[in-house]
Amino acid sequence: MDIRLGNGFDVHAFGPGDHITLCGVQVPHDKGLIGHSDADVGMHTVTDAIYGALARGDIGQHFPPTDPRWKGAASDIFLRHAVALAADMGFEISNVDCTLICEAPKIGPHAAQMRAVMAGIMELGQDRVSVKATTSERLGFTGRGEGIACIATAALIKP
Ligand SMILES: Nc1ccn([C@@H]2O[C@H](COP(=O)(O)O)[C@@H](O)[C@H]2O)c(=O)n1
Ligand SMILES: C[C@@]1(CO)OP(=O)(O)OP(=O)(O)OC[C@H]1O
Repeated sequence: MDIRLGNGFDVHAFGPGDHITLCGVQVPHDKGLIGHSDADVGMHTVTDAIYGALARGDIGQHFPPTDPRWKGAASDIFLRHAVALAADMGFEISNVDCTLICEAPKIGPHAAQMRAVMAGIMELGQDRVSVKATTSERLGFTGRGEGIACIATAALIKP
């Protein structure tokens, strides 16, 4: 059995808006997130963790931020691509775990829906998809409410 681990990290800055999209879920907020795509920092991070496990580059190499095709794109496109690449290479996703880092919005009330959305895209049981959150105790750029950061780990297996 071939077991691979990958990590992901991403940050998006807050800008004007009245909601953000995180892990495929629209969360009401007094700000939006800035990005070339829909700026779904959670889904980007999980996508990068899968690319990392496969040693197949990163999200910007597959979907360049200079390419107008991805302007405003819903980020499930990127995650679906990483999942398909894993399958093409003979890997199954075992589980993913991500942690969103922000003072606000509160992630807890939305975490179950986020897990369900990403589990659906990855065709995994929800017990294999974890979404957690932490503040950074008001320290640093997340602490000042300037943006949201996310870290993720993905485990892939080739039976
Ligand atoms: N944006 C956030 C941040 C935190 N949570 C939840 O609150 C708990 C306590 O956070 P600390 O940073 O003070 O440790 C954390 O474990 C999360 O359950 C959240 O839902 N959304
Ligand atoms: C997702 C892409 C798609 O163009 O755009 P952004 O929304 O800017 O997101 P980021 O995480 O900065 O990285 C890479 C890009 O590939």
